[in-house]
Amino acid sequence: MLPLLTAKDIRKADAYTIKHEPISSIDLMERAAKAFVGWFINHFPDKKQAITVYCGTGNNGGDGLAIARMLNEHHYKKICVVVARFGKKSTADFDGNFERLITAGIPYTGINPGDKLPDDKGQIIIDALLGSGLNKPLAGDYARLVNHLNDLNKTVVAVDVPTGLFTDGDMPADALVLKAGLVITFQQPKLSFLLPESGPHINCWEAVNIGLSGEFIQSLNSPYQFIEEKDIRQLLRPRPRFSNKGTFGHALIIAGQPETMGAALLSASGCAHAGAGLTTACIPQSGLVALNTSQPEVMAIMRDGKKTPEMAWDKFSAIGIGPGLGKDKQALQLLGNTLKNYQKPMVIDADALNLLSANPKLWKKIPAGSILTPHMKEFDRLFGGHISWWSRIQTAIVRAAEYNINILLKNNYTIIATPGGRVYFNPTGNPAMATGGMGDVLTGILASLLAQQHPPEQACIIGAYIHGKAGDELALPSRMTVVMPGKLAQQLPVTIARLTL
Ligand SMILES: NC(=O)C1=CN([C@@H]2O[C@H](COP(=O)(O)OP(=O)(O)OC[C@H]3O[C@@H](n4cnc5c(N)ncnc54)[C@H](O)[C@@H]3O)[C@@H](O)[C@H]2O)[C@@H](O)CC1
Ligand SMILES: [K+]
Repeated sequence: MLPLLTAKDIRKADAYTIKHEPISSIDLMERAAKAFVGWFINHFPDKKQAITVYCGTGNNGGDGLAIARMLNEHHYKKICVVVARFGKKSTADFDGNFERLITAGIPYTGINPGDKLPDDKGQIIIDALLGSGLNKPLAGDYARLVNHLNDLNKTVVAVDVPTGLFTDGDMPADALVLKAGLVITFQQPKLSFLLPESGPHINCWEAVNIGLSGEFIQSLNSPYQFIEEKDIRQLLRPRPRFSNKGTFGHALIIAGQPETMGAALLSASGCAHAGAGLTTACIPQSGLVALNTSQPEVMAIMRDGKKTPEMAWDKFSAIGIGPGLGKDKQALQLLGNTLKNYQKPMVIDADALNLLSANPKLWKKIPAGSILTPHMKEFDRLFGGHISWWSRIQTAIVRAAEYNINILLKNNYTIIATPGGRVYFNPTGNPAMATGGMGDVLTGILASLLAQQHPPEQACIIGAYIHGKAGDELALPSRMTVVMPGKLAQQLPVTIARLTL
């Protein structure tokens, strides 16, 4: 796991590294600039392109000055520096790098408050105006400059953080930010990069290691963690010899209405393909032929649309409930009976979540450790409206602890809040997966992992990861714009095998 730090903790990690490595702060800046330049050269190898580096007078600006000097040393021929001197103060490392810039003979222009903004003939803009030190929304001269640069429509490469983007905390939807084609960020992605509000401002980002103390970062025990492939490789277990279907549990998927049988089929398919020993689907009677035809591996319990069928609840090692279930009286009764009769962690999704938001008395019946898988709208229906994704995360942390549940909030980077206060961000997945039925497959995967005796927190981490990874394997090589959920379910055994090697 990669711990994700807030701006406040990043400052602490910088200070600790400077003191204990030890390294002077200007040398740490040098290291950061070098890491940036390494990436930049790979992406923009044409040394004849004109590049303008816009620098503030803080440490982000200091990075910019060092980057300009290094690019010059790498024989980039047309480097130009613009220093925005909008405040009275500058940092010592900015000043140190400014001297080095002058010594290297690199041309620069200064702009003061109210000055006319200079023309820019460059093809590429490097944004080193403001970084993680941002402490208020852009206004005045900074806003004027950023609007001007956005209007130029050039390729912008941001240093650490795009100017105007907060690294964490609530971000207003209309925040003014210098739009970046690429952000080369230091040490770790910033939390805001993982939230949808940053979508309009960042095309893509890359994190480069600048050697901040790993030991200190771990000791901060950040609640925010970024899942890495190596974590999944550790969690996925090879199937032991002498195993049989009983070894991998029996999952029950309670889903579907006559008109929404597809949701039940996709969920059952996700469950079986993710490795449950046995999968049973509790479906409406009219869906039996469809189930038997498309998935002979899956067993059925039929519902007559009136009352909950008799079930030997104890024989199921996990339950997933909700996809396509409907919100009528029978669906509510079925959810109520399931919660009454089943005490092990279960996966609650889709219509079951909507029923829960309409019937809050059901909350206290949810088994400890259960997994709720809302998308943004379902989340807000459950817990009230939110002004930002950051505030949604804070609510998820509180509610996960309060109800002793895991909340898997679907997002481009799916967010998992656990009862113990952890917040995991899943890195896999892509926009081709934004198709109806994708969430149904995820519910099946999660129920399957629970049935295979993964503890719920682990099931969430593995489930979100392999779901996204299977989608990536299908979509990315041929840049597919859409991945069908049914195809994704079929890809799962391949994805899992690759991660279990
Ligand atoms: N030693 C370190 O601490 C390192 C810092 N690094 C760089 O340092 C950056 C952070 O530097 P700083 O903390 O100096 O901060 P910034 O350079 O991001 O900002 C400079 C100053 O601008 C002011 N400011 C904030 N918001 C403003 C606004 N909306 N309008 C006008 N002024 C505003 C604040 O006083 C802030 O300290 C990182 O993003 C990174 O690029 C890297 O060099 C790595 C090492
Ligand atoms: K910046």
